[in-house]
Amino acid sequence: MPGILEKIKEVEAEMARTQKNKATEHHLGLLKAKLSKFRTELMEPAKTVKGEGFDVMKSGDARCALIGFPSVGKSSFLNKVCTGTHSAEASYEFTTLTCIPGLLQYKDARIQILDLPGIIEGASKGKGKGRQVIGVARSADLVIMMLDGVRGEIQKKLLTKELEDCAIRLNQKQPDIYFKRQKSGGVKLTMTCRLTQLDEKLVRSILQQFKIHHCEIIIREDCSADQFIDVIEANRVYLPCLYVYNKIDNLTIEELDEICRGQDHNVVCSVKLNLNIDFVLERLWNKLNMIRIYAKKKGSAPDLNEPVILRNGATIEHFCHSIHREMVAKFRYALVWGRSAKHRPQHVGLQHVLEDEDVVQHFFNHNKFLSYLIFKKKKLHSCASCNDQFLKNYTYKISFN
Ligand SMILES: Nc1nc2c(ncn2[C@@H]2O[C@H](COP(=O)(O)OP(=O)(O)OP(=O)(O)O)[C@@H](O)[C@H]2O)c(=O)[nH]1
Ligand SMILES: [K+]
Ligand SMILES: [Mg+2]
Repeated sequence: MPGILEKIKEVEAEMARTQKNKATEHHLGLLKAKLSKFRTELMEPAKTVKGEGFDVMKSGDARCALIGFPSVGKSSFLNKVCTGTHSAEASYEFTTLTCIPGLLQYKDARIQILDLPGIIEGASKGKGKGRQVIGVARSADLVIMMLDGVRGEIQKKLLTKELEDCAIRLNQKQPDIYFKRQKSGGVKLTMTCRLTQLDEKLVRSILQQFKIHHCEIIIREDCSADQFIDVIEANRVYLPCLYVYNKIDNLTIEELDEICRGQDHNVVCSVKLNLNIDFVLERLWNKLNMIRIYAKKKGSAPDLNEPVILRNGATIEHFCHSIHREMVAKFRYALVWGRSAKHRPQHVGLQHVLEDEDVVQHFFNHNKFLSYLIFKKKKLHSCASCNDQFLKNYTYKISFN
C-alpha cells in the first residue's frame, strides 16, 4: 500500500500529464478533490502533534505570524519593531528554531508578532519544522510573508503553494456557497447564477468523491472547482497577508520600482538600513482592519490610553460584548462622538456601526445588571464607562463574599 505522500505524488503527476481543456475539465476536477482529501488526511496528525516551543499563548489585540524562507530577515524585523524581545539573528540559515513571540505597540493597540523558523519547499509535507510553522500561521489574524527582495517573486509563489496545501487561503474571500450536510433527502442543489467553471455533473461527482450523499447546497457565485472543494472540506482558513520585500538595499532602483508597482499587498523595506519600516507598520495596521474605541465615563474625559480594539464594521453591540458578556442584555442606549456620529454626541442603539477613534459612553440598566452579578456571584472586571459608586461598592462586596 502506498503512503499518503506517494498517493499525493501520483495524483499530482497525473494532473500534470492531463491537458487542460473542456473535455478534461471533469476529470481534473475529480483529481483536485482526491488531492484535497489526501492533503487533509496529511494534516490530521499535525494538529495533534504539538511541536516543542510552538504553543505560544495568544495575547494582545491581534496576532501576526512571520512566514518566510530562511535568512530573509524575519528575526531582524521582530527585533526592530517589538519592544523587550530579542530573537537571534545571523547570516546562517535556520537560526530561529522555535516560535518567539514579540509585542508591537502601535496606535495604542497591542499586536503580537510571532517570529518563526524559516520554511522551505516541501514544508507542507513535513519538511523541517514546516508543519508546525504553518500550524502557527493558521492561528494568526495576519500573515506577514517576508521575502528576499532579490528572489521575492519565486519565494512568494512557492510559499503560497505550501500554505495552500495546508488549507490556508491568502487574501481570498470565502466563496459565496451555502453547504450543509444532511441525514437524508439526497443532494439538493441550487444555483443562483450561471456557472462557467463548474457544472452540475462535476458538483455531483466531487460530492461522491467525498462520500457525501445527502446535503443542501446553494451556489451564489461563479466559483471554480477548487473553491467548491474548499467549501466541502470546511477546514480552510482565509487570512489577510502582507508581502514584505526585505533587503531592498541589494536591489536596483528599477527592480524596486517593479515590486512596488506589483500589487496592493506588497510593501518593501530594508531592516538593516532602517528604510521604510514605518510604512510597513502602517500597512500592517491597515491590513489588520482594526478600530480603536475610547470609553468615556459620565462627566469625565475619555480614557485615551486604553482603547477597546474591535474589527472594522463593529457595532455598539460588539463594544458592549467586549466589556462584559452580559452587558448587551442590560443595555439601554449609548452616546457616540466621532466619525460615525451624525451629531455631537449621537444617541444610538446596539446596531450602530462604529468607526476608528470613536468615543462611546454607554448606559445600561444597573438594577438588572446587578441582580445578574449577585446571582452569579461575579465580579465586574472592567466597566470602563461606569462610575456609579454604588455599583462599584456592590461589585466589590460580591467578589469578596
Ligand atoms: N542586506 C541586508 N541584510 C539584512 C537585512 N535584514 C536582515 N539582514 C541580514 O540577513 C541575515 C538573516 O537575518 P535573520 O533575521 O537571522 O533572518 P531570519 O529570516 O530570521 O532567518 P532564520 O531564522 O534562519 O530563518 C542577517 O545576517 C541579517 O543581518 C536587510 O534589510 N538588508
Ligand atoms: K538567519
Ligand atoms: Mg530567525
